[in-house]
Amino acid sequence: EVSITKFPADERKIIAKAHDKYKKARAGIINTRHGQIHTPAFMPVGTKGTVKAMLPESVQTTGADIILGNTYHLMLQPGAKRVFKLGGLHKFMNWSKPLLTDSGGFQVMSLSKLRKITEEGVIFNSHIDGSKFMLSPESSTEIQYLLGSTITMAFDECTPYPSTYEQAKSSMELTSRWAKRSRKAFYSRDGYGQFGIIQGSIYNDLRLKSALDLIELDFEGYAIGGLAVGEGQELMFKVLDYAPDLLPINKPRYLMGVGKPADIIGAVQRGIDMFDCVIPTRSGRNGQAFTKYGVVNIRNSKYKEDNTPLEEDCLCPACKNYTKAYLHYLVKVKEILGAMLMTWHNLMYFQKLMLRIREYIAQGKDFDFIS
Ligand SMILES: CNc1nc2cc3nc(NC)[nH]c3cc2c(=O)[nH]1
Ligand SMILES: [Zn+2]
Repeated sequence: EVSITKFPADERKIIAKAHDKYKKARAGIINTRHGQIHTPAFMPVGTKGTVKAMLPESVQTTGADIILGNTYHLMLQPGAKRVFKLGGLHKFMNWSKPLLTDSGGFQVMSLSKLRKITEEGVIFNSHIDGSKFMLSPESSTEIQYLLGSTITMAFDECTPYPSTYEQAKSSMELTSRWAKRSRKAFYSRDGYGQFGIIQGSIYNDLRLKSALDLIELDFEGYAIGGLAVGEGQELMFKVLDYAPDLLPINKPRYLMGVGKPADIIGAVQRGIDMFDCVIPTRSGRNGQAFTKYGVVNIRNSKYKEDNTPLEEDCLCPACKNYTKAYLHYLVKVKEILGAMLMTWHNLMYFQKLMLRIREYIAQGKDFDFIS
């Protein structure tokens, strides 16, 4: 068990009874001010203060212990100060469990128009109305404080893929300078934590330097950034074959933006504890359901008279009360209930996957099952 507090090193009781082939897989519990996080954990993405098409209490029934909020979107609308005045993001969105907020950098680069990266931070124009904003280690950390985030992410630069060694080196060094400023700006409170994000692209010496720079700052946890950016699973696993081992064994390790079930299984086997990905929610809204039989594209006409559930033993509302024919119809006619039921099922599927992984690790069993 690790607590997101200033935990002394001796609190390292990670349940690591993993199968010897997966000696790096570990199951544990992160204790926070807003409750426990059972790891390996999957965090549904709640970009704009809502997990799209889901009520927070429905997200809770899927078994999620923690959800992710995006700083970039929330700072533009409704604004961090307004959320703070209204009691913080937990109250605003009626989610009382842990919240992890990202630090905004990644989304600025992918969403905003016109942006300028300086040593100070990133200056950008809102993709909504073009107004000018600046995100820096200090402002990002303050915004996340105003949102009331349980786990705050350091402000980093996600090194694009591919990058030359020189490009990756200077980008990683910027991230290290920004991590130091982020750590200094963090208001440390018991039960809250801040995670550093290591970069270094696919270069192991840069990954090591990034880890050493960030370990010095004694973060409560560490994320591996700069992956799931187009490098492909093989190259991602090649980095994950060594990068998690550079990080403190008694602190949570979070792989940002990952991923499909097979990616999650492979990353857990390499020592990763936390994940976030839009796949279950976004693909659910697009009519893709994850099932033990593989991905079902419910819009396919072969389902239009299929009177069976997505999964006969799934306890989600979509499977308990409806058929593939009904889901096919709802998604075809773009009924809101279609997005709701498909999302609910996918989130339940991902949480069931994590539960099975945690159980297999705790029993020291092999969990190479194809999800
Ligand atoms: C907030 N900082 C930050 N976010 C990220 C989000 C990501 N999401 C993906 N794939 C969907 N890769 C990512 C990398 C980073 C990264 O390196 N840094
Ligand atoms: Zn289901």
